[in-house]
Amino acid sequence: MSGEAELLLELKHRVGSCIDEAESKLHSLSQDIWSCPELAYEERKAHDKLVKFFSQEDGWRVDSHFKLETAFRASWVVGGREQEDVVNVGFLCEYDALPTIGHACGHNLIAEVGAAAALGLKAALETTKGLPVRVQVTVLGTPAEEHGGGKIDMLREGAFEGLDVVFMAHPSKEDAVYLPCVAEHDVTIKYQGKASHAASYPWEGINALDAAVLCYNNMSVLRQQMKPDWRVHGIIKHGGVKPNIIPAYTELEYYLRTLSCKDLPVLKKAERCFRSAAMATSCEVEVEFARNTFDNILRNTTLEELYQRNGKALGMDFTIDEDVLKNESGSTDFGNVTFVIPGIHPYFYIGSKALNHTEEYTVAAGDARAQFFTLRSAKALAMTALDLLLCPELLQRVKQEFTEAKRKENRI
Ligand SMILES: NCCCC[C@H](NC(=O)CCCN)C(=O)O
Repeated sequence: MSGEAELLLELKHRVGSCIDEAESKLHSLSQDIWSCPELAYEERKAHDKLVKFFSQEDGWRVDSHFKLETAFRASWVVGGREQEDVVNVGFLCEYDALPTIGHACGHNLIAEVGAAAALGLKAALETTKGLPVRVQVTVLGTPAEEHGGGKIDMLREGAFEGLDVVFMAHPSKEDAVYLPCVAEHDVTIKYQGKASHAASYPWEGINALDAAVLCYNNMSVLRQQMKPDWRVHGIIKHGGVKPNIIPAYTELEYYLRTLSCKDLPVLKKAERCFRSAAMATSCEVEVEFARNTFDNILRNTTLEELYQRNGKALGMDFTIDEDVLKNESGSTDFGNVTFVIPGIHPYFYIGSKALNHTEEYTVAAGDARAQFFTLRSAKALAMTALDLLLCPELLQRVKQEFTEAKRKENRI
């Protein structure tokens, strides 16, 4: 084994032992977040916990409320000379929950993975003499993945500037380096009608609930004509107030998903469904597309292969089930990040076969059994970062693949 390979192996061991040593405080971090679920942009307690966590660790510079009220940044620099270029490696922490069912997507564990990977990488690097590059480890706390897209706001605000590569990992029912993550456009539809006594003079009213029901049915009919990989799903958020009052106001929220943002026809077709329901019922309609559009994930197979190799060395059993590997896994604002900086978003098993966004998954994300798997994923991420830092050609390859992938998608 060459001296370089030996050093890499030794540092990877250091990552593992540091994360194991920090096991108890990392577990409390995710437990605290799990037991107090907070919605998008309101994750104040989680923000404060994470800021406190990094402030209590040696050497981290911590910026609380970084660009968004509930976002933060923690960074640490090592090696090289001050004037040298820095290789800046980012780990992301998510920590928002879902309404009514808490941490059913396990974002408390995403926060733990990000924190653990950063601690592990720092511990390995600070013991290394003669690093080939100056390195910055950056942790970004990114709010509002489940609603709004905090990473997209943060990209707009320049929070990711200077990063060379970015890592996060998402809890799931299996280990997978990649699951199809699609583009998403969210839209709110508001119908304004006119109230009237529903038994005495219904002809005086304009029924906004009828508009909402027609809208819902129009979308269900549209579904027949959609490409197999499009998804449209919605809810009626307001459906009226009392059976004897003709509903004067109704509101729906729809998520429209396509393989990539380029598949715009679904938006046009959906908009016709919304507007025609208003016309049929004589209601006024407002169609509000969300501020942020979620991108699909731009894959980086160099990063995926490195993560997979490290994961396998740690005992991960990556799924080969084609049904799982081809099935859409939803959307993420990390997709937008991958069009700006090369990154990976692997999935990790948490010791349960429960499905995300179910009450069973909430229980699993808070169960002590998830800890081994969560920390294993953090180790694999930090080890992948080490591969890039100790072998600059690999980082070059990651960046080259990123540029080529963007060109193929016409995003350069
Ligand atoms: N409409 C806001 C975004 C919803 C994102 C949500 N994300 C996840 O479930 C994480 C899955 C990662 N593949 C979704 O509904 O897809």
